[in-house]
Amino acid sequence: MTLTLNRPELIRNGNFINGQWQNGLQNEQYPISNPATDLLFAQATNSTADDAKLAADAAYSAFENWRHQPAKTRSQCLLRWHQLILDNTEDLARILSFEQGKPLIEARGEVTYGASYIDWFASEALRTYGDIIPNVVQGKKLMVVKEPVGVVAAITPWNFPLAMIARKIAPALAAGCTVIAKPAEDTPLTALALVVLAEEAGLPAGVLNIVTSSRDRVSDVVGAWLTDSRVRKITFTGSTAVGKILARESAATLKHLSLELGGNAPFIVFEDADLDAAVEGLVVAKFRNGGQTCVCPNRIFVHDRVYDAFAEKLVARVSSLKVGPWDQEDSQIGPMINDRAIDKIQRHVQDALQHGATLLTGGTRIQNAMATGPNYFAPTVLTNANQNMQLAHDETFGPIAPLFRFNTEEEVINAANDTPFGLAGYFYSNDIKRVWRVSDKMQTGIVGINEGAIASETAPFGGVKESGYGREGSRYGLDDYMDTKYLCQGNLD
Ligand SMILES: NC(=O)c1ccc[n+]([C@@H]2O[C@H](COP(=O)([O-])OP(=O)(O)OC[C@H]3O[C@@H](n4cnc5c(N)ncnc54)[C@H](O)[C@@H]3O)[C@@H](O)[C@H]2O)c1
Ligand SMILES: O=C[C@H](O)CS(=O)(=O)O
Repeated sequence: MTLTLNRPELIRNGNFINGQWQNGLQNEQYPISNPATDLLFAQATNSTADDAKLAADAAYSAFENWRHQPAKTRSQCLLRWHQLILDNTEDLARILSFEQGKPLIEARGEVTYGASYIDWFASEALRTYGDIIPNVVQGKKLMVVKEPVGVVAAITPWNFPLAMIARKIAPALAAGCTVIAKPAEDTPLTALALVVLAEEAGLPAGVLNIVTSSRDRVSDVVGAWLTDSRVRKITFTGSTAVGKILARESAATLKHLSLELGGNAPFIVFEDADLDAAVEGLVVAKFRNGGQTCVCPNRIFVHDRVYDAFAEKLVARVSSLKVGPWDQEDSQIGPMINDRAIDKIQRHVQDALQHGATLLTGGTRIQNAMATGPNYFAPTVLTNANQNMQLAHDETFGPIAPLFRFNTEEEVINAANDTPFGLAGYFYSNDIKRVWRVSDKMQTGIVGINEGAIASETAPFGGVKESGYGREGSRYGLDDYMDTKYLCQGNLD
């Protein structure tokens, strides 16, 4: 299993600060391993707080010039970057798959999806309109202008190493902010390759900066930004636990916060649902990225009347999913990101079985001619799931589909909402009155109605409750990176 690229120079192991690729000040590196084999295949810079400060210095110095560029200039930079990403899709997808594990076909899709945010915000950059307020007082003119918040620190997860960072950098640059980014320690190479292309797109020095670090250095690196008053916003995608740390530690300098956090998505199949459509929608939502997705269904509620028929259809479909390495064109589920992740999945399955679940398919790690490493887990369907199980309350983040049984709409809505999280929720029903009732009552930021594929750059992505706040994408996405300034001009008579 080797990583061959048309452009090997896309693989970088330095930081990019103030327009320069550079080693960390301590000149230390940390190893990157391939999830399929657990073998080390690359290194990345192990930065320190001093490296983080250098990046903040560069972004702060570049801000005034970047914010005063014509919006068209910022837009054209983003469009050039977008085109370079599309031109290098295959290399970016191979780097992404090699370090994160997802099948190549999914990685290609992620490149296109991430690039769509850059294209979208290249246009939104031209629409940061203000207002002229009709004056109610003689001799005064009241106006509103939108202004970029300033230096933005972007911290991203490993599960979508390109899309998540593109979804943050694009609106920030479009708004006129400058960016300091830290990708997840497991998957830095994809983000670094993106920055190579941003440099080729002609972004001015200091506008986009990226530093990498191992997990044990993260608090130092991000901590330097949290206490730096020049950093005006933190945009974070990751676990709720870390999101709470960032919210607490950025309070001292009252930074803007966008938090895209964990989920515990319900997926409800009502008795009037199209069962074949519901099975397909569940497979798309649940097993994308091997279930390592913040919006993937974590609890599947099936009405008693259709429970057995749905379970039978689902098992037939799940059993046919191909588990294999990233570079096998017919792989549909790759390895989990690391041993910690697969251990958690194993714990959830064991706990469910101990609390009364029945295993219909999967349930264990697998190793075979296709799945040759230690981090592959069989796509799994469990029935008789109940609220006493860990997987009912914690995000499994793996290819596990536990089926819960219900009888009434009221009962299932209460169960679906019985979680501190509120990112995505899904339901299948052909009863139009029920569609409006359930959409209204579901306590999530995103609702899939007879649909399992909800991602789009044109839609506002984000959660409620402990899944965070702020929205990414859509015409609302720029708001998170802009301040509203009110101008009042008097003595005009
Ligand atoms: N809402 C969304 O859009 C979304 C998208 C993807 C993933 N997620 C969530 O992310 C989680 C999985 O991703 P993960 O394991 O990378 O999450 P994580 O929270 O462990 O890490 C995310 C990022 O935060 C950094 N980090 C870790 N500890 C930190 C600390 N103490 N201070 C500052 N930064 C720190 C990591 O280095 C990484 O870059 C899941 O809960 C998933 O639901 C949410
Ligand atoms: O894991 C979380 C991602 O935001 C999922 S999506 O690709 O945006 O749907």
